[in-house]
Order: sequence, then C-alpha cells, then structure tokens
Amino acid sequence: MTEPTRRAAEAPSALPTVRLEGMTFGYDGADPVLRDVNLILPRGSFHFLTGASGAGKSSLLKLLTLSARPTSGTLELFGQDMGRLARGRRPEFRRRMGLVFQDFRLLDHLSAFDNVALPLRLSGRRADDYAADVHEMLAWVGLAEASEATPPQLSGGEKQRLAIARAVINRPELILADEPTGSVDSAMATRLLKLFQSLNRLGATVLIASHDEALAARSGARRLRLAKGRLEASS
Ligand SMILES: Nc1ncnc2c1ncn2[C@@H]1O[C@H](COP(=O)(O)OP(=O)(O)OP(=O)(O)O)[C@@H](O)[C@H]1O
Repeated sequence: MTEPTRRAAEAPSALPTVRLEGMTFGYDGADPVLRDVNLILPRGSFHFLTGASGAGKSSLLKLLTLSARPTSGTLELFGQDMGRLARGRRPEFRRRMGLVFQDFRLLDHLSAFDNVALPLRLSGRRADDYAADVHEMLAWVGLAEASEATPPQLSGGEKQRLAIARAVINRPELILADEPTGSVDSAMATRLLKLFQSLNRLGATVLIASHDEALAARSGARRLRLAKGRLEASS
C-alpha cells in the first residue's frame, strides 16, 4: 500500500502555527492545571507531548482547539491572537485543524466511509470527487474492508484509526492528536506514526499528546514534557 498522495500544503511563513506565552489555566476557579506555559510550534514542525496521567496534556489540547480559554496569558494560532477573536469566528480556525480526540467522537449513525467523508462534504467537495481519497485513506489506516460498517460495529482500535482518518482527510494545517495510538497494537502505532510523519512532510504542523514514551522516542519528533502543569523540553 502506498502512502496517501496529497498536494503540498501552503508555502511556509515566518509566523509559527502556535504561540503560547505565559499561559495559565484552571477549571472553574480551581487551582491551575497548567502554569506559565510558553510554547512555540513553528509551521511544519512535529512535536510529541508526553507526561504522566493528569499532567495536563488534554487540558493543553483543549486550549489549542479553542474548547477552553486560558485564565491568563496569550494564545496565537496561525499568527492571530485568539484572545481578541470573536466567538463566532472560532469554527473558522477549527476548520484549519485536524483533531483526534481521546474519546474519538465519531458519528455512530454514519458508516466509516461517511465519517471520513464528512469534512470533505462540509468543505463543499462532491462525492464523485472525494470517494477515491476516502477509500485511499481508509486503506491507509487498515479499514478498507470496513467502509460500510458503523462505529458501534468497530473495535476500539478500529474506531481510533477511523477517527484519525477523519481528522486528516482534509489536509489540515495543524494536527492535534490526543493519545492517537492508545488503543492499537505497536505495529499499528508505528503505521499511524508514519501517516502523521508523511502529513508533516507535506507541511502540516503536528502535535501528538501521548503516554507512549517509546513511540515518541522512535518518532524523531521534538519532545515536550508536561510535569504538574509545567512544560519542559525533554530533548
Ligand atoms: N473538566 C474538568 N474539570 C475539572 N478538572 C479537570 C477537568 N478535566 C481535567 N481536569 C483536571 O485537570 C488535570 C489535568 O488533566 P488532563 O486531562 O489535562 O491530564 P492528562 O495529562 O491529559 O491526563 P491523561 O494522560 O490521564 O489523559 C487533572 O488533575 C484533572 O483531574
């Protein structure tokens, strides 16, 4: 099976895809779970974010996906200050991201094919134009035979692979993935890592949050580590 064929992303720009400065975040007035986080993800970079359970990895991703707002500090995405962004413009920025959630968030009433096709349909592409791309992506994540199955008919690992296929089908500029290999065996984890690496080579900025230190080490990606809400570069 060949790697997915994709057009190269836009030309690089000097502005980083993500810039966080002095960011602190706590849930509903509780003690901060993230403290004074400074982070720059240059355009086209690939980072792994590791850290113990409860360290704040998912919380950091929630901030980057605009699902939560920092208590203090600055968040810039694609060169724009999110603190000044009108609420109604958030979907516009989210559409530039491919999101892989820990709980998958698939649409149970749609087939695997239609789950993956959804972002393409929403962006106005026609079914006869995108069908081959969807089948190619399903094949890449090992779900060629399951295109008509609905998520409840799939195993945990298959759902995870489907969620990844849906997140990246639209060639997002920024891929944010929360434990994207937590439900698959190590051979599939390596295969999914290759998918993220090939999308990164085509220009996507990638941040993967994972417990899997061994996969992070094998990835060759830059490493970030959260410990008790504080971010440190680990290599
Ligand atoms: N919705 C919430 N409301 C209140 N506290 C929360 C909420 N979500 C997470 N927390 C708390 O924030 C802290 C960081 O949690 P978070 O889920 O970000 O960690 P994590 O590193 O992603 O953990 P894991 O690897 O287990 O997914 C934890 O102490 C957690 O209990």
